[in-house]
This record gives sequence, C-alpha cells and structure tokens, in this order.
Amino acid sequence: MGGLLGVAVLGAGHMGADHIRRLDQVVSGARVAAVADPDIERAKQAAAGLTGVTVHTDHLAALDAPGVAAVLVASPGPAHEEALLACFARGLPVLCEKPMVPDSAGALRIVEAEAALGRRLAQIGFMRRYDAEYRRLKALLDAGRLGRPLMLHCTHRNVSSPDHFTSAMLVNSSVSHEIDAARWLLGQELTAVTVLRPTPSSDAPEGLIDPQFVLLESERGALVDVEVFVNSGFGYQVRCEAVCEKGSARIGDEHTMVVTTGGGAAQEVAQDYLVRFAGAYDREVQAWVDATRRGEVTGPGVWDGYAASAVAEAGVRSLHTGGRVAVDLAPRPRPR
Ligand SMILES: NC(=O)c1ccc[n+]([C@@H]2O[C@H](COP(=O)([O-])OP(=O)(O)OC[C@H]3O[C@@H](n4cnc5c(N)ncnc54)[C@H](O)[C@@H]3O)[C@@H](O)[C@H]2O)c1
Ligand SMILES: O[C@H]1[C@H](O)[C@@H](O)[C@H](O)[C@@H](O)[C@H]1O
Repeated sequence: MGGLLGVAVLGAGHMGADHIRRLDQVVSGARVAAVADPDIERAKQAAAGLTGVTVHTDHLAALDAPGVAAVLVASPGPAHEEALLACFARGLPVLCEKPMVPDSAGALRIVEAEAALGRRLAQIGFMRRYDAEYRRLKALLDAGRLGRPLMLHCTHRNVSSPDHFTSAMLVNSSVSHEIDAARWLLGQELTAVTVLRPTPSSDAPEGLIDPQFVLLESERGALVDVEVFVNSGFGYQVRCEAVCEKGSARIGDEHTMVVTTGGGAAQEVAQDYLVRFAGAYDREVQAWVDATRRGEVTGPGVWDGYAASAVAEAGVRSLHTGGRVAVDLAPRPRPR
C-alpha cells in the first residue's frame, strides 16, 4: 500500500459507494483508507472486502484516521461546508461532490477560506467536464470553427428522483450540472435566471414541481435553456446542443447498441448517471488522484462551486416568484 494516496470517503450512499468501488478497482495510485457515514451499516457495507480501511460514524474521525492523505466528500450537499472547512484546517486535498455548498453564503465562505490558505486544496465534482462528449464539444467551441455560441439547448432527464428530492433541488442539485457546463463551455459567467413551471407530470411525487424549464442568460448575451425532468420514468438523458453563428453541434444522443428485430428497431437508453457518466467519473477521480500525488489541484474549483450555487440560488428564487432574477455574484477574492 506504500506510495498509494490514502483517501477518506465521507458518505457511503449511492455516490460514495460508487467512488469507493472506483478508488479500489478502477483508479490507480490510490486506496480507500477510511469511510465515514452516520449510518455505520452503510459505511461497513461500502468498505466490505477492502483491507487497511477504518469505518466511522463521525466524519471528522475519518479525516484523522491513520493513512488519510486526501478526502472525497460524497455526503449530502448541506454537510459539505463543515467537511470542506475541516479539510482546509488539516491541509487535506479534497474532491467534493456537487453542489459544493448549496447556499451561496456558505459557498462564498469556502471561497474565502481557501483564498486565506493561499493555495488550492479543493476540486468540485462537476464531472461533465471529464465526459468525452462534453470535452469534444468544448474543444470544438474553443477552436472557433462554428463561430460565436448564441444558444445552448439542454435536456436533463432522470428516471425518478429520490424520496428526499425537493422542487428547489431540480435547480440546485440537478441543473447545477448545466450551470457549470454552460459557464465552462461558454467561458462566461451567468447573470440572470428565469424558471418556468409547466403543469407537473401526473407521475411526479405529490407537491414536486417537475418538470421545470430554466432559462439562463450569460454576461455576453448567450442564452441557455434547460428542460429538467427528474421523474421522466423513461430514461437518464442528458443532451446539449450548441447553436453558433456558423453551425451547431449536439451531444448526448444515445450512442448505444441498436437492436432491430421483428420489423422494429430499439436503442438502449441509460437508466442512471452511474451508467451515462461512468467514464466521466473514472477520468475525474483519476485526474484528481494524479494531480494530488503531484501536489497539485486541477479541475473545477471553489469559485466554480460558488458561481454554480449563486446562479442556482437565483433560480430557486425565480421558481418561487415566477420572475427573472439577476445573479448576485460577489467579487472574486485574490489568493492571499
Ligand atoms: N456528480 C454526480 O453526478 C452526482 C450523482 C449523485 C449524487 N451526487 C452528489 O453526491 C452527494 C451524495 O449524493 P448521494 O446520491 O450519494 O446521496 P445518498 O443519500 O445516497 O448518500 C448520502 C450518504 O451520506 C451520509 N451522510 C449524511 N450526513 C453525512 C455526514 N455529515 N458525513 C458523512 N456522511 C453523511 C448519509 O447517511 C448517506 O449514506 C450529493 O452531494 C449529491 O448531489 C453527485
Ligand atoms: O445528484 C444527482 C446527480 O447530480 C445527477 O447527475 C443528476 O442527474 C441528478 O438529477 C441529481 O439528483
């Protein structure tokens, strides 16, 4: 185990358990050193079969466990601020799942805390930046062959949402991915949000405003629309079409097996993010491990996490008021 990066994983739910499997079986250069979850049975189950790992109900105890040199945060969003500050206090590099901190005031405290350290410690889990299709689209837009991007048309559908999912989470958890992807693809901040609500699907859980239609405006006048529908029932579908002055480019059409039989053709559709973005998560975590072992932090950072939370917060206000809400972005602090 010598030389391997010892990682503490906080949260052993859907995402945490998958990251533990990834660190153990897919990624090179790292090992799981500690797992924390207030549900100890979940922590034990996720750590089952691994050697040299301690399990904890207290996330701070996991950070201080033997062999821990870096941290992967996969607890629910509201727990991220405390976890990130604890990592900063210990000088531990950290990969934190999105949303970095759901409320923008808390997210800004993270930006300021990292700036006070004078060096980067955190990468935020916006894994679409590591997806092969998104990367091709980004490279195409950056090359300039299609001219200036005018609009992005995005679709974000889940088969179903977890029980705890709220109407606000369609924006600040699900659409946080499109918010980050739009900022990254366009190379611009987002300045205003309008969230419209069609009559909810009768298959949506009682009281959940699902689907929603989100309109984002960028600082240099591009528009981004997002259909977010988290109880579509039929598939995990994430698409993005960039419409530019000299052409358009679309990603996310299912590139899977097409089965033709009996006079019809059927194409498989992924049922969840762990399938659709499997390669992206693998590349994201491998890149984080490699950079951490070199003593560097690359990938999306705390400013990206803060900007996404600020835009999403404006979106949640718009969801409730029905009007357009300007994004109130704090000045970006300089590293001290
Ligand atoms: N990047 C992605 O595509 C993606 C996909 C799914 C989830 N996520 C993110 O991952 C995080 C976890 O989501 P999930 O779907 O795995 O949720 P989940 O509910 O399945 O699991 C969360 C786990 O964290 C535990 N927990 C609660 N408080 C904790 C704390 N303070 N410290 C440690 N563990 C704690 C819970 O007991 C639970 O086991 C969220 O931030 C979510 O937005 C990201
Ligand atoms: O937390 C998850 C995750 O971020 C998925 O990538 C997204 O598709 C879901 O809508 C969201 O609930």
